[in-house]
Amino acid sequence: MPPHALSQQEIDARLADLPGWSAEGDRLTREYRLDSHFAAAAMVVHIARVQDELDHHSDLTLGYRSVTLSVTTHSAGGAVTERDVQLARRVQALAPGHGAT
Ligand SMILES: C[C@H](O)[C@H](O)[C@H]1CNC2=NC(N)=NC(=O)C2=N1
Repeated sequence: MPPHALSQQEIDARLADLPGWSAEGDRLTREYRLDSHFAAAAMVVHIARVQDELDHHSDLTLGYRSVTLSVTTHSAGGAVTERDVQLARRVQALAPGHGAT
């Protein structure tokens, strides 16, 4: 059964524990800043591994010294679900190890 779309109230409650993340339309997004391009690239690889583990994948953009994620759940017709929140939490947890802010 596909995950269900979260209500705006449910999304807001989850974002309270995800500083820097925001809901934009049917997506959760966040930009992280890093000290170097290489550090940003390493974080992208780490996120890619987590995404394969979760079988849930963001649009993941490597910048000069930034990493940007935008995630929605396609199987819910393009809506924010618990799967997006779970990915955001995992990324939030690994970010400090990369010096990402
Ligand atoms: C078959 C596989 O479970 C699906 O294609 C997964 C893979 N990654 C995914 N990622 C995202 N963001 N949404 C999905 O619905 C999704 N579905």
